[in-house]
Amino acid sequence: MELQKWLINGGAEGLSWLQLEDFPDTGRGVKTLRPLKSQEVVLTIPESFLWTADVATNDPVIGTVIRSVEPPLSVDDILAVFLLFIKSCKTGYDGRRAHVELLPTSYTASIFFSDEEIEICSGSSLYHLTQKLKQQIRDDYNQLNNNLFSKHPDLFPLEGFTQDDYIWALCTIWSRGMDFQLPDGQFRCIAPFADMLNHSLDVEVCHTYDPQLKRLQILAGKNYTAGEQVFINYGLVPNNRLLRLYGFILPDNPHDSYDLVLTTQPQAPLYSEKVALLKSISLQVDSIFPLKLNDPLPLNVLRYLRIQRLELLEISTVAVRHGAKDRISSRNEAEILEALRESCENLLSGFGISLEKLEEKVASGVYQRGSNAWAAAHVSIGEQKILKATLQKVKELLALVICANCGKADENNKRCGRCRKVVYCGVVCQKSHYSEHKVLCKASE
Ligand SMILES: C[S@@+](CC[C@H](N)C(=O)[O-])C[C@H]1O[C@@H](n2cnc3c(N)ncnc32)[C@H](O)[C@@H]1O
Repeated sequence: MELQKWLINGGAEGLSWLQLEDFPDTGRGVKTLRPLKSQEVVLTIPESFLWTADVATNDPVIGTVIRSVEPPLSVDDILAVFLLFIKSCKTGYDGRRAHVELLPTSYTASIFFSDEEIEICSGSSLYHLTQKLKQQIRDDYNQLNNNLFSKHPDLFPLEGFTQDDYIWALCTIWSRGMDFQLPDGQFRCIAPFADMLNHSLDVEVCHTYDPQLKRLQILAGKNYTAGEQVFINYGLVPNNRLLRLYGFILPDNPHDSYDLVLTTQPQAPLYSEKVALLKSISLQVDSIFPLKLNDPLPLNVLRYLRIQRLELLEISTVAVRHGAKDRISSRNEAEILEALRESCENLLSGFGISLEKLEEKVASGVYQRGSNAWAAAHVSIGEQKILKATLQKVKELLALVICANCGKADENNKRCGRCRKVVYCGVVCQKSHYSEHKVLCKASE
């Protein structure tokens, strides 16, 4: 095949024992023709073959105009322009054109879902981000068209550089791009042939880029027998991100998360003191906290909120000085937990289809396995499960702060001596609450 020939002639290694093949669940992937030992080098792609922003901006035909665009193009836009340019070429760039010819012609990222399909996950972060992304893409395309395509129709003729073409290029980059953290910053590339490897959590992360040796390598992420599909690990990606960028999900994805966004308005009382306190514990005023099933309420969420809700008299307390790792006051703690409870309840009630209904539909096969609807359902299920776990945790903590009978948050509230799961402000409240509490209290014995 053209692509393989081009790579081998230029010094790529591994292509004699790797072969493209269609697999049932993952679609096209790479199979090994010989056994591979974990950590051995499977594939080496020299740097000159990679699609990078540098290669695009130094291209003899379009490099100058790409560099001249004001404001400068993002890395993704540079790569998108480069991909579309090579796709539009009828001659030259033989190897890159052979690669483009092997790329998928369509994608299943969530921006392509029909209204009916995306509605299945309404209320989820994926739903909101997908709508936002569609608008962002329209804006970015218009800007690119005004600042580049329409100014150089000889290089970027409209047929080949439409909004649909731009979306195709972006999806190619999102689903095939590899990112590496290098000493001088983030490096993003698409590596021909290495981009044919599918994702599995059963292998270790095994793709590396060496800027000194100028090569990208794939190591075996486990032992393989001849004939097996070779995988790489795209990282700890939750389903909402997998579906938005790659167009697939993993059922029971252990890296599922719900991104809780916390911000504090500059008009808030004691704003600058609070920003400084947040900074002292390495938190930003605009922060995103991934909530996970195995950690539905990370300590940093509580620390952020404790600081956000501080009152003047609390600002120099010992607990604040210790980075708000512990409760600052009963008032503060009750306030943040009540706010969290309300947020979780609001978020959960915003989902169009409840967790229970979706689980029932998935179990009874209403959504065909692998379909967009099935994938959307899994994202919603994952996020709702996490938010429910967060809500449960918040309720448990709140029960240790406010009197189970009258709701008072008081420093002197005492735990129920038997179950230690609720607190009371005094004997009167404890007695009058006993008939309601006794079932829970006895159950925890
Ligand atoms: C880097 S490409 C891998 C090669 C791709 N299958 C192809 O035919 O070009 C990433 C894309 O492969 C598919 N893919 C990768 N891993 C997958 C998996 N575990 N399950 C389902 N699809 C997967 C998704 O469509 C994803 O966007």
